[in-house]
Amino acid sequence: MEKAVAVKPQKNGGDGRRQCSICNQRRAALKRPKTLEQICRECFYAVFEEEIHRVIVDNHLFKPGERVAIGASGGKDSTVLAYVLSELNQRHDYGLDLFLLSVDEGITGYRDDSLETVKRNEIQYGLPLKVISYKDLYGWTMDEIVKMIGLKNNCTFCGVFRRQALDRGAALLKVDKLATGHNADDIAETVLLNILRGDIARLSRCTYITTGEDGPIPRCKPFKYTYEKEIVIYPLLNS
Ligand SMILES: Nc1ncnc2c1ncn2[C@@H]1O[C@H](COP(=O)(O)OP(=O)(O)OP(=O)(O)O)[C@@H](O)[C@H]1O
Repeated sequence: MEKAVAVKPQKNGGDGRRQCSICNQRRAALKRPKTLEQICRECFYAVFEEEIHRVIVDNHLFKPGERVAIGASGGKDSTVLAYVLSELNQRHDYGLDLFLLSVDEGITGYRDDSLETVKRNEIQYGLPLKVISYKDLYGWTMDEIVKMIGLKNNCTFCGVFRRQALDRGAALLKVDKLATGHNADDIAETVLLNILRGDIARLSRCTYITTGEDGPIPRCKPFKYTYEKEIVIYPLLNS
């Protein structure tokens, strides 16, 4: 009688790459930073988008029929947020009216470049864009302010102005909510900063997914649980 030979299941197809641990059909394309699973491109997109959908649903971030502005800086986080929100809005029928809202601080060589990205996103994603500038709101660009006060504390001024500008822009768009691209890494950074500063009040507030609910326009962070590395990978895997 012939002896039975146990066939060990193959972890890879001979090219050194493992099978995707989710679908077990395709080759893994990456080791997912959040879970360290080896997964394929298609499963990465599916889990990345599904997790954000779950965050939106479980935290009741939006209500059907709401007008939502996406704070669009032209950077990676808000660009991916604009794309994913518009996809999920269609796929899951959230019934949201989405807008892009950009603040032009008037910083030559920085914001003017990223505003070009936002203008491209307006066309690509079919989302109406509103640009609101420091010059129009306050009569000064950030470049002019820096010429007057120098570089010391200019980031603090700029942060306060931007916050207010986003509120003014959101009011002009008559939106119910403002969504920003703050991600899990940003929140971890803010937690550490507030610990070092001993700012207990901010420390308790800074992890909320929605803030300003008592004010005119609440803000929310759909990427609160999304790792920055995965936001970077998301558009790269597509290219
Ligand atoms: N000029 C701006 N106009 C509109 N929204 C902005 C602007 N700057 C920042 N935001 C909003 O605030 C979020 C956090 O901004 P931050 O300056 O920390 O940039 P970031 O973490 O690099 O994000 P991004 O990659 O989107 O620029 C952004 O994702 C965006 O939603």
